[in-house]
Amino acid sequence: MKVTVVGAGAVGASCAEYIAIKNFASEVVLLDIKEGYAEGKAMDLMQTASLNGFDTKITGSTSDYSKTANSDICVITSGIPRKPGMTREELIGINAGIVKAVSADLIKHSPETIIIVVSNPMDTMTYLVHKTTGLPKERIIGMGGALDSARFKYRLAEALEAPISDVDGMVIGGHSDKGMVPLTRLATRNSVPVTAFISQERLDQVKEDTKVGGATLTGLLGTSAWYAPGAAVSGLVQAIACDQKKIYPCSVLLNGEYGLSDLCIGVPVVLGRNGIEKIVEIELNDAEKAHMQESADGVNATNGLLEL
Ligand SMILES: NC(=O)c1ccc[n+]([C@@H]2O[C@H](COP(=O)([O-])OP(=O)(O)OC[C@H]3O[C@@H](n4cnc5c(N)ncnc54)[C@H](O)[C@@H]3O)[C@@H](O)[C@H]2O)c1
Ligand SMILES: O=C(O)C[C@H](O)C(=O)O
Repeated sequence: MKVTVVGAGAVGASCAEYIAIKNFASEVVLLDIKEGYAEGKAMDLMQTASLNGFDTKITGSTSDYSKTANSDICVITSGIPRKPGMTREELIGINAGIVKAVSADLIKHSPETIIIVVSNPMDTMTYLVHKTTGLPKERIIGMGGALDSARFKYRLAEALEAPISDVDGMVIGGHSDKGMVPLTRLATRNSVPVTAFISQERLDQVKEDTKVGGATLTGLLGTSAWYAPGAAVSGLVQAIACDQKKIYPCSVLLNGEYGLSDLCIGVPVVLGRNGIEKIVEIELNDAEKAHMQESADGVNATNGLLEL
């Protein structure tokens, strides 16, 4: 199993590290445009192999896509991150050009690959990859919901004063400060609805904290987060590589599912060796449907800024 990660910055390196530590891939190629940077990150990570007990071979490349040839999975993290006070949508001007060029170079050398898009604004970047590569829709996956759901569970556990392993919950919708739809109605603590333990008011606070999870970290760090994003990507990569058939909310091209079409937005999917193996349709209530439609309107507005 060969995995390429484009962008050896904060998220790309974190993602490569988690993939290696989980020890399921034979090879990870890190590629970056900055001379020597990916090679340096790869060497540093390889020097953790004997300490962390993995056999995955990590190599680096400066813009040489021949090194990525025949990758089973390619992850795109190249592009600029936001700074405090910015929205993800403001990154479109620079990141659209980068994502378009990178995805074209990737599929030239790995025409059968599955692409995972991470660069922001992620839902729109995922749509852009659909529009410009023509890859089958099962093989283009945007990562956002896995991360947002992990943050939701973190906030739920905090509110419930419960261990995170006892908590389950999912965030669907767009990966944006306003567009996320944390499904509080379906969240559980060891199968018991969380509403049995906390007030609606506290749950609403959990929902709001989840939606601004990325912005909160950007305010604290001065740039956006990388540990949980890297771990979330590694989860998706593992689900595909190991044919786990796990359900993750991912940004995928919809064709009528959830009453939406011609956009990529977060919905639960089954991930396996073929990429997106099934889109899971949950029965939403009226409020959730309205929130999902608002979220889709936001994603469509950003998609409208693309020069296709
Ligand atoms: N979808 C998500 O959940 C999620 C989570 C975190 C970050 N992100 C996004 O991921 C992106 C990367 O964030 P980061 O913190 O790693 O940024 P970073 O600046 O640390 O790393 C980005 C890297 O991309 C490289 N790069 C730029 N143009 C390139 C090109 N054409 N080819 C190859 N490499 C190129 C840069 O040299 C840099 O090393 C940002 O757009 C950020 O908003 C998304
Ligand atoms: O918040 C950001 O801009 C980065 C990423 O989308 C995140 O949610 O951490």
